Amino acid sequence: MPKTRLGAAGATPTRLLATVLVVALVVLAVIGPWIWGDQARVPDPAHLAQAPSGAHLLGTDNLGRDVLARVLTATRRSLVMAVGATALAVVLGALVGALPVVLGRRVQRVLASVLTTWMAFPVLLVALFTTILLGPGATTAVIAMGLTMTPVFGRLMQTLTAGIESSDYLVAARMLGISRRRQFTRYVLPNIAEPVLVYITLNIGGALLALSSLSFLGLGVQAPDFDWGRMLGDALPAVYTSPWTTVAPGAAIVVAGIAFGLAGEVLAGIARGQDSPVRAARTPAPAAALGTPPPGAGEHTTAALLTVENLRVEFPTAGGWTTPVRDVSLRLHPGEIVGVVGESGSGKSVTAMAIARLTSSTGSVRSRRLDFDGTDLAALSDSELRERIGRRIAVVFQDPSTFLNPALRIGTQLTEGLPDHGGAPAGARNKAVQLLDRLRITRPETRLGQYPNELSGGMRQRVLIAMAQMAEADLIIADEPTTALDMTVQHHVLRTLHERCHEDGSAALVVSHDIGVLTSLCSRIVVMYAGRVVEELSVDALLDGPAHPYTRALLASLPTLDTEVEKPLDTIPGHPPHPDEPIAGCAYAARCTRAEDRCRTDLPTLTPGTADATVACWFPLTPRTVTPRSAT
Ligand SMILES: Nc1ncnc2c1ncn2[C@@H]1O[C@H](COP(=O)(O)OP(=O)(O)OP(=O)(O)O)[C@@H](O)[C@H]1O
Repeated sequence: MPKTRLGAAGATPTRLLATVLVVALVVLAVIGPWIWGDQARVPDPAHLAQAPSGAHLLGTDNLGRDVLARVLTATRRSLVMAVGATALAVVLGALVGALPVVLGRRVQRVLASVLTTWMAFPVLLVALFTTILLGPGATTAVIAMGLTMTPVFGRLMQTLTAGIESSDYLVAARMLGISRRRQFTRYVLPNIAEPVLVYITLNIGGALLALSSLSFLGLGVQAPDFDWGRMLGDALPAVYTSPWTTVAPGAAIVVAGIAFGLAGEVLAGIARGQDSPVRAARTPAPAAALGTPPPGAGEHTTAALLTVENLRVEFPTAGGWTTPVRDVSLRLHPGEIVGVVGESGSGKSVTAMAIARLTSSTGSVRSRRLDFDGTDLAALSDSELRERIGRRIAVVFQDPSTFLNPALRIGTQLTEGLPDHGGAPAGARNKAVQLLDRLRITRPETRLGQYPNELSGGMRQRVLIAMAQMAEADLIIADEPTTALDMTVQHHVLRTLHERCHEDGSAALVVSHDIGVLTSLCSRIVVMYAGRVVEELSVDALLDGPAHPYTRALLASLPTLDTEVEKPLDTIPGHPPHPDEPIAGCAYAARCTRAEDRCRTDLPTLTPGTADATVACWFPLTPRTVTPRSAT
């Protein structure tokens, strides 16, 4: 496990006390019956109901048995029952609360209703009903308590898993075709373990108290067996004549309750601060017009690996729907690297994630066509996507920290989901080491044994790139893959990606706000503004001078070798419009120096410009030589 808050906390008096008490109880539970078992069980007619003395520190009961020996001996049964009931509740709670996250929305809805109904039953009623059904006894009491506590654990785990359901690492695990069992055991459970552990500890104390109550009422442990509750119940008739027989088991229950309560509080205090964002439920998307097919649609259809036509993405907002991506069309052929560029908020990431079918569940994605190697991605269910496309599309996310599973070592994550993977075979590990080395990660062997939190942001980003390459995907979708890297490392990473596509014929769609990075890596560039493609052109055409004033302004804002260091760089005045802003004509018109009346009223559509460019502009520029900064 990575170093967690639980493991990182220092010692405090409360923590020390909780530890001492819990350890003492556990030790007593282990050794108690061995040492004092006989003394606790065998009646001694010669010493009936004796008051505390040197021979019997807490006196004897009405059968002459040493009360202290009985209390110490009963520690094991009392604790085992409390732990057993809690364990049962945790297992059942995980099945109804946490497992559904890997089973799909329908199962989640059904089990959420089961949990809600379960919670509606009064605790005592469940316990009594179970006892009546199964008859009194220790096992019955444990089952009754386990069932009673289950919905509480279930609800907790449901809330916690809701927070990781949309996590990039779980989404990516699904994409990689990792089995549901592995998703559950390696991605879900380790990431909810910490708060659940805190809750378990707190609840053991509560379970102990409740089980003692059942035994006290005669519904739990039956004579001649005994736990603290049973001892209390047996001693009750003699409470006035032999009060010491009730004090000792009562005190034991209180001390054990305090010990686990304290331990839980200490753990909770250490873990406090962890949040568990709850994900909003999917809402139906409105119908949306998809626009007209892009220019050139229908050409190269057989050769293209990816064909996107008229992609439109919408998200619900408080006031209706926002549409950050409209009418986006693009095409990628095997071995080709296409860059998507635009200012922040232009819809690049939303486009990339929609193509990878990774849009958040609230979003609505529509397209005239979303075709990957002859398969209509939009028509596939999640399980079909996993089975049929699975590892053929790899995604490198913008934020590496959310993509990597914090509970798994880097080596495991790099080799996870590889075909026939059974715990990182040597070949896969060697390949992982080579890739990390190639991506300039120092001590790659050591890195495989580390957790994501032990790596720098730039290293994590390169691990993601290595993961995409390990998968040997046909299409790599990379969202700002080099933002966290310095120029030298960026150069190597881009070159590795370039070589990979060149050697293996895989295609890559690379999102970046840095047009300089893209010109050094890609053969074609798609320029986005306010959710639409405003120009698509080859890098050669870009270097000859783009036709759209926005693309030209992006280029002008880059420093070149001729840039005078004293002079501030050109910037584009104004801001891009918000996706919800109603715009009649060209969205860039408000910032464009060439805009005329028509630009403000009529929306320009993409039309072929030069041989290898299409542009959406009423007054396109003519080519001229432009020298952008090169990243290589
Ligand atoms: N889940 C969502 N719900 C609502 N709006 C969203 C959602 N995801 C993205 N958006 C909006 O979509 C727009 C485009 O976002 P996107 O992340 O694609 O921009 P970007 O071009 O990749 O920007 P950057 O370079 O800053 O990453 C933004 O206005 C953003 O607020």
